[in-house]
Amino acid sequence: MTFIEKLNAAWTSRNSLLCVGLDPDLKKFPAELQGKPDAIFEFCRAIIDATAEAACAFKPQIAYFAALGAEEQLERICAYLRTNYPEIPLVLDAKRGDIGATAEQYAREAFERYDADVVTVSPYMGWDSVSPYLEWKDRGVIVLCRTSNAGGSDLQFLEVDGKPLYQHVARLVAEKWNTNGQCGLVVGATFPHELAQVRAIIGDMPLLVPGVGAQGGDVQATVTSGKTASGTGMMINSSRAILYAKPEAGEDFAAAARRVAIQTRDEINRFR
Ligand SMILES: O=C(O)c1cc(=O)[nH]c(=O)n1[C@@H]1O[C@H](COP(=O)(O)O)[C@@H](O)[C@H]1O
Repeated sequence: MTFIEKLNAAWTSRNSLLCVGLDPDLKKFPAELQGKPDAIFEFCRAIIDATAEAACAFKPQIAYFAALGAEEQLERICAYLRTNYPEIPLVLDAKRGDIGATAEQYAREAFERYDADVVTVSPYMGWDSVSPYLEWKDRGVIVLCRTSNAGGSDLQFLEVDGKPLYQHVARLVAEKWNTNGQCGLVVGATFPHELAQVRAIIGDMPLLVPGVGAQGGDVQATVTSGKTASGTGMMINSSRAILYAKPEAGEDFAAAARRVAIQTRDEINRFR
């Protein structure tokens, strides 16, 4: 099964467009996990088990592991997802971007070492920096297009031939790079107008849409701007708002995360 087939099946069978971001920050961990040698794995496993019912995808962000030399815990988390939730796409958020020979190594890291379904990459170095990932025919690549951060405007809003650069990226990926139907784009929920512009350019290509939750993106505007005719087409990511949800009476951290994940999924579904 290809990445796109798996994602389509997950959207339908799970009735969810919510991607749960795994950005494990030790400083925000609950007291019971502090000081444990495999605290990152234990935290992520508890979050995965608690939120899987509400998720169409999981997205570990590699920096939170690599900064601490905790790649082995990321390997275990990816293996845990593969074994226990094989139907849920695993998005490795690494935002890679380098020349071809180096990109081949990054592709092996994403698809062999971590066995991810799809990896995030930057388009800045062009076609030959992205094509090595596309050799992995059953996997996918999600290309940064209009990112959720304010500073993304520095380059992505530059006018080139009368159109903002992010629209050129959308067109390039949809019309030239997506030869095997393996590509998607990142567009931030904080830019719903641009989300609608991108959707008009790319047809049904999938979007990773971070920026709801902690970054304040509007769920209604996001869904109405970015959905396809079938009411899917997006993995709408939320990380901190779910991972570090404040427990209510009787809840532990995982139960709080589950409650917020279900609320977020349901809010998204209201506007599909
Ligand atoms: O590629 C991404 O996932 C990404 C792209 C983007 O434009 N903005 C963005 O926030 N992200 C990632 O999405 C997650 C957002 O986390 P929260 O703001 O906590 O929901 C982080 O892992 C970011 O690195």
